[in-house]
Amino acid sequence: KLGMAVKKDDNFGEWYSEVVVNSEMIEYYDISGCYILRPQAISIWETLQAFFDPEIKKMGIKNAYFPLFVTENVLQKEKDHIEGFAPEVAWVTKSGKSELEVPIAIRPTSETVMYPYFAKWIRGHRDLPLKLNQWCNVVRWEFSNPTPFIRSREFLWQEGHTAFAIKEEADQEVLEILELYRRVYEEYLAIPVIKGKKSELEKFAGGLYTTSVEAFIPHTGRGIQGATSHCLGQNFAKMFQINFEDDKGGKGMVWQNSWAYSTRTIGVMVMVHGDDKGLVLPPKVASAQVVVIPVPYKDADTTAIKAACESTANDLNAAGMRADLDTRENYSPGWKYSHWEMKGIPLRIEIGPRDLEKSQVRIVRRDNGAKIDVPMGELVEKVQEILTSIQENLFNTAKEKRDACIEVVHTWDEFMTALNNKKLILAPWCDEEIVDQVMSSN
Ligand SMILES: O=C1CCCN[C@@H]1CCCn1cnc2cc(F)c(F)cc2c1=O
Ligand SMILES: [Mg+2]
Repeated sequence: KLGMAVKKDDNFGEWYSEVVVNSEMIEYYDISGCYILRPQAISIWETLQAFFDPEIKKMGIKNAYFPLFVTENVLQKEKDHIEGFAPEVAWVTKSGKSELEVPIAIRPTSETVMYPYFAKWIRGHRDLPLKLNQWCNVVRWEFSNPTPFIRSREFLWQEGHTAFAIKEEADQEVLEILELYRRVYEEYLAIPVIKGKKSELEKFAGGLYTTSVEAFIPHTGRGIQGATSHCLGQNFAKMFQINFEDDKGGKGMVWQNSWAYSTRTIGVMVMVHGDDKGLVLPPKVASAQVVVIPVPYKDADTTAIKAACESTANDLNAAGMRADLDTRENYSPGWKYSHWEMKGIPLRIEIGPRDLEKSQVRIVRRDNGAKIDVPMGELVEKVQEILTSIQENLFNTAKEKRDACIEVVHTWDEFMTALNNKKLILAPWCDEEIVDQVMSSN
């Protein structure tokens, strides 16, 4: 099947579902809200991990792995704010034919799994700071419209959980992690994000304050949380008795942070950069950055063309780029152009008889469709330049589109008009409770 049935401007939801499937990133599964992540999706996830994991290790954070399961009574320890989440918790109640005495929850997040052991491991100030992270899946039995990558019942994420002796150290780490999340989006996924602190009502109820990086989808006019970094204060230390003997022999409670980004990052990338030909991959996260395609003619020297294609791909791979070769006989060049455009490959190289004569190649950019003829001798540095230019162009284009949606408002009417016009709104923030007009008038 070639080409997209739905246009991005006509039906965004259907367009999105089609792109993630046609680009071979997602396969739908027979349980609602669950999706198969195919190699192109996992390749992006691994590229982001290959950036983020070493960065947190430089900050002294170590990876651990905690169990998937948590008992009911431990999960209930967060009772004050968990009741809002209770419907999302998935439970194991049977093994084989026999009921379990006590139902066991599948982790929706790992505070209650980890923090009893933080309490056990942290005794004195020399045990601090304790900084752990885990790369894992979590399950939240979401009910509102499931969307691949964006809202699924199981997803992959990293969750960092850290404990400090003093608040200042926690505050500093919250922002260091938030900057890493900005880099994941802006330097790898070519997506502009806005850093900020959530309001008291928006923040994670179990924490002290929440920061996040927010992306914006111009087509829907909606913001979307890209990643989040919370300071938990001493709330969980109180709940789980995570105390330590400070260097003056007194007892203190630890200050904690928790922070996460998930496979939602990939969905935001599809939404921001995708077009009516399908996926558009930023070169930095594309498993294949280039695809080389022979353009044979009936009487041309197909062997020579194929050889030129192979050596072109080899030269690019030898120079550290990721080049694929599509020499399949049973597909036409035209079919291949559409296929690789659908898969979002940033750059395609066509080599036909005319190119061979002139010992040049034809380069076609996925982001803006530009066609560039390049002498074979200059190929490697030219392709590197163009890939860099595609990465920058995707970011700059997304930033211009987002900034064009920003509207400054000063009244509620202006606010509602802007919201209905798919704007990203910059408004004064008084942060006062709105007392219900009816209540206050009678
Ligand atoms: O957002 C993060 C970063 C990584 C560690 N966790 C924090 C807070 C997660 C907030 N949250 C989010 N969703 C939840 C869903 C549930 F079913 C549930 F039982 C609990 C939660 C829940 O606590
Ligand atoms: Mg939720």
